[in-house]
Amino acid sequence: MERIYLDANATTPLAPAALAAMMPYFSEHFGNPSSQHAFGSAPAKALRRARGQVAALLGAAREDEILFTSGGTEANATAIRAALAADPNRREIITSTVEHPAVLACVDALERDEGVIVHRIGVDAEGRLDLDAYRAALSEDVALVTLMWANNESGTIFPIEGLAEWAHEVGALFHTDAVQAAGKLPLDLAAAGVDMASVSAHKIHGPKGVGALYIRHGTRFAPLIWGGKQERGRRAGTENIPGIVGFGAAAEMADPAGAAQLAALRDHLETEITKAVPKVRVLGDRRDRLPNTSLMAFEFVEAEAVLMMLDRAGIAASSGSACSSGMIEPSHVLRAMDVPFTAAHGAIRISLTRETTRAQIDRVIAELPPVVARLREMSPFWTQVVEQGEAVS
Ligand SMILES: Cc1ncc(COP(=O)(O)O)c(C=O)c1O
Ligand code: FES
Repeated sequence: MERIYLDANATTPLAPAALAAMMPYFSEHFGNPSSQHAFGSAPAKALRRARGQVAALLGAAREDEILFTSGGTEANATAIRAALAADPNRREIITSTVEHPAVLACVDALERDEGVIVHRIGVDAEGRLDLDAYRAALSEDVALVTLMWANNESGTIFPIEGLAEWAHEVGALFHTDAVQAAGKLPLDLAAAGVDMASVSAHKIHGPKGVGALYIRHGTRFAPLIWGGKQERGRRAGTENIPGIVGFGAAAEMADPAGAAQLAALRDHLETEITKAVPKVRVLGDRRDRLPNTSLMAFEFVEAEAVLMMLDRAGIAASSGSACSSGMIEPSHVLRAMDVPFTAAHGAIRISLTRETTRAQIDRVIAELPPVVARLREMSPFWTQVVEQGEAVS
């Protein structure tokens, strides 16, 4: 049985060319890029090359605007802490209710331990930011606005350029978690006007444990990790050279324009599933969504059960729920979007990789509807719906 991987927003397979580029830096080019002797020169050169490759993917104006980190999580934490340290007179942060835990847990800690005031802006049913609430929260006390470019669960895209402009009107720094946007949307950070942006290699067919923070030239900055002078004193610690080389290679191979074509496959999936299955809703912004992402909520089934049966059929997807204290709770994103309880519990995220084929999607279209039907037959809620003679469509 061919196993079909449809969980690209969790991680992507390492591109063989990225792996091949990395290999020599585990062996013959093991040197420390900070060393003055001959062993340091190949790794130092590789580091410069990778910085250029990542800068090009992001549309950075200068290569030294790229700071390598251990991943998206560290990039987010670095940006948030740096903004607060840069201007001690500003003690407020604006973010949204649908950010990744890498942002939300970080600002929660700052609120709890350091008295920072956090404004969490809500979203509508399609996951779109409440612009009025955002405008109202902006003031000269705001150190940082941190809003994601694209949501990992719903795929909804925030209008980053306009949001950044408003932040700058009150003198706040603007950071965006672009982990899901990079490689899937054409990014031009120099033009977008953002001050900082986080990206992660493993979401673009690079290795895990490496990412970058884009820091616009001239942005006020303070390091998160102190020590040696690596990364121009902005992030101490000997660089993860093989990882960074793999990240650079993956960045060079990324094809955001090509990723746009995934939308046709994704739309085909949604059209056929909504035809074949009653009581399903497609979530996320219907006009402005990541091309590879589909979040569908099947009413009156448990997402976990659907995923288990799909997995048995060789199809890997993920759900919009997470267990907390023994209960399966809809994710914070689904709750923020106010998805009704019966639908939120049956929300499945299917996220395509650039390797996903039409034949694979057709297999999902064949396998998924009978799985949902079988589970509904066992559901007392579903039986009630059918007995009450509700039009099931
Ligand atoms: C939106 C978003 N931000 C941040 C991260 C974290 O990135 P990393 O796994 O590289 O720490 C992820 C990955 O799950 C993500 O989807
Ligand atoms: S059982 Fe589904 S997230 Fe834990």
